[in-house]
Amino acid sequence: MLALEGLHKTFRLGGGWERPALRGVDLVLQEGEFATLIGPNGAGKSTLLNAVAGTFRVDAGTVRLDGQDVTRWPEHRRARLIGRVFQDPLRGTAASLTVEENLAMARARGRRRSLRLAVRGRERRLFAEWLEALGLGLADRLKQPVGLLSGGQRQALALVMAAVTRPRLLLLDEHTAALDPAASRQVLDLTCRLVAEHGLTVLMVTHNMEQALRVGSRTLMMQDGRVVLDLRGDDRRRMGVEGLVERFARVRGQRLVEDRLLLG
Ligand SMILES: Nc1ncnc2c1ncn2[C@@H]1O[C@H](COP(=O)(O)OP(=O)(O)OP(=O)(O)O)[C@@H](O)[C@H]1O
Repeated sequence: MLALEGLHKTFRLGGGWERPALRGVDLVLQEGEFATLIGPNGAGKSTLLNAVAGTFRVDAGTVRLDGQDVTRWPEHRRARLIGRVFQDPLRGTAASLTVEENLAMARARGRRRSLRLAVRGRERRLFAEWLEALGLGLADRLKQPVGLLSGGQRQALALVMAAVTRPRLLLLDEHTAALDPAASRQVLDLTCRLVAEHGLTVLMVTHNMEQALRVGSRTLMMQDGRVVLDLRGDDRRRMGVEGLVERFARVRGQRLVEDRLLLG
């Protein structure tokens, strides 16, 4: 479904400074796989998601989606195949538009038609049904501007908008991290429900070890621009949070030692 081969990306910061962020990432996600991605700060997790989404061109390597080489496709073209939810609830929805207008916008995107925000009766009933099923109190607020919603409600809406277009791949970049614990749990439950209902293929960045092991079917760990751990099946089931924390501390410790060597 998603196949990454030899991805490299170095950010050039001016004054001759360079920051390598991806140093040869190889990764295959099968259709319907739900992988979580952890790693210390600066490991390259968001850069990897950006490379897949086409936010920038990679320096080397290929990105394949459904067997198509999309490496040179611009972001907007890849967006027809890829849904994405960010950490910031403000990024996935348009604050000045109503809940139903946001949903209409998402549906129009999924159908590859021009944007049409006028919502008719049948469509409104369909939206109400979707939101009713979430049980987050959104169904009665179809005509309210999204700017009036709580962060959790807004993130739930962003998730529904990303899922209803039936993307071939869903990228979740710490999408529950900015929410309070109750909202975070609700949005994570909703994520699992939507993923199961639509049979989505998912790559989800998280800093929560428990989530990284218990949510989805595969756990990846990055360090210094590479995937350094890939757990699934029995290995994953046997791995406890403590074991993962220990592996994480080890890669982070190594990073600190390397940084000290560099600074020294
Ligand atoms: N636009 C950019 N310009 C310059 N450097 C960047 C840019 N984006 C990322 N980097 C650098 O690339 C490296 C990887 O960053 P990235 O944001 O992908 O890490 P991350 O694993 O997502 O970290 P975090 O968990 O803190 O979000 C870091 O050294 C970061 O400073």
